[in-house]
Amino acid sequence: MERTYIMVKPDGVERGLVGEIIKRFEAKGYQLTALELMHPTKEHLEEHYCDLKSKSFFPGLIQYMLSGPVVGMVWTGKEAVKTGRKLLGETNPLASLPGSIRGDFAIDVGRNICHGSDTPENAEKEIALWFPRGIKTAKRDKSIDTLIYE
Ligand SMILES: Nc1ncnc2c1ncn2[C@@H]1O[C@H](COP(=O)(O)OP(=O)(O)OP(=O)(O)O)[C@@H](O)[C@H]1O
Repeated sequence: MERTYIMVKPDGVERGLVGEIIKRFEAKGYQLTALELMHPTKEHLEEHYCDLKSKSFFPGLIQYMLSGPVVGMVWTGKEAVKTGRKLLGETNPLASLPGSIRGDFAIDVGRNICHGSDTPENAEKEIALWFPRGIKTAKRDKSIDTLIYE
């Protein structure tokens, strides 16, 4: 099954939206595979956002991401990457439809409360970056899968 890396950014954590974001992924049917409250370093964030190094907003992005703890999560399920981004909404919250997380809870692109991997390949890279010790896959009751998947 596909995995995606979803992160609640410092504004989302500070605003008490962690539970709301978890609730939406759980209600959709995705499985929570890892979760941790973290205080990433500047270097770690620069690695996560290395593709954006040349952007004018990069220093501000790093500063914002350093302003408080983040909650990193791995969610697993069919098309978790693409559908995860739909649950989050557009990068610019004002372009996000109500019903999406950013559409319901955010306004500015620089305070968009959450991150989601954009491809399955990048998801695996991000999971390795944020959970470098790996993820324990405990045995779980699979019977619920028959209620979510055909
Ligand atoms: N024009 C901008 N001004 C300020 N911050 C921006 C701007 N564009 C993007 N960002 C910030 O950089 C993050 C990464 O931008 P990117 O273009 O990779 O979008 P994304 O993949 O939708 O976002 P994310 O990786 O956070 O899920 C955005 O989520 C946002 O916080």
